[in-house]
Amino acid sequence: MVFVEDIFKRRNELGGSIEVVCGSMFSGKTEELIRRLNRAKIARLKVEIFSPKADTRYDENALVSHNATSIPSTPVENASSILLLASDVHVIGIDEAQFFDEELPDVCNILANKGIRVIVAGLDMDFKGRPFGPMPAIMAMAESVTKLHAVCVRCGNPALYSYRLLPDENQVMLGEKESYEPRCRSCYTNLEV
Ligand SMILES: Nc1ncnc2c1ncn2[C@@H]1O[C@H](COP(=O)(O)OP(=O)(O)O)[C@@H](O)[C@H]1O
Ligand SMILES: Cc1cn([C@H]2C[C@H](O)[C@@H](COP(=O)(O)O)O2)c(=O)[nH]c1=O
Ligand SMILES: [Zn+2]
Repeated sequence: MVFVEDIFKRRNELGGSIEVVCGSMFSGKTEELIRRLNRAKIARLKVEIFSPKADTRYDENALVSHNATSIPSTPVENASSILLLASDVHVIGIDEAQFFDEELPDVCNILANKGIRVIVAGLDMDFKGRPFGPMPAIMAMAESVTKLHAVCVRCGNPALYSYRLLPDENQVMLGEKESYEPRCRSCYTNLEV
């Protein structure tokens, strides 16, 4: 006789994958990641969520969206820590992936090859429109890439850029609405503030 419990336990044998959710700031990446992870929990899958320790804007132990939806998460120092901490899981969520080191694509591949569904959310571009951190490499390796858009604060069209309002040239500068605004191509390239 086949027990449902046994089928649930063997679900990693059915194959892993990498899914990417990318886009500008405020495009809904964290909300979408939380939605997918909550659905996995409803399906009684074991879920682990990781975020870079560097990003402690709201809560060190939770992902929190700009709309205040949240889910518990574990902050980690670097990508390889995820391999050490992810044991006996079906699904792994990783937020703010742009801040991780160059090991993250390999880590995602190793996990997916073990049968784990890996869902990665992050900024595809920095404030200058340059590919951000390990995101392009993970997107190249992924089974699925979902690019989300915010609403351009200038004109209301779909926004793909995160325009920085402050004169800081460092690639990494944590911040919210006081420091960044999502803009469409036209409003981003017509740089009058
Ligand atoms: N300009 C904007 N465009 C779209 N959503 C916005 C904007 N400003 C604020 N928001 C809010 O941000 C939420 C998305 O937040 P979040 O999932 O944290 O985005 P991300 O992780 O991509 O930065 C939206 O549901 C909306 O409530
Ligand atoms: C564009 C850009 C953003 N950041 C920072 C700003 C925020 O702290 C995060 C992005 O958070 P979100 O969940 O996507 O809203 O990244 C940065 O450091 N450098 C940049 O160029
Ligand atoms: Zn615009």
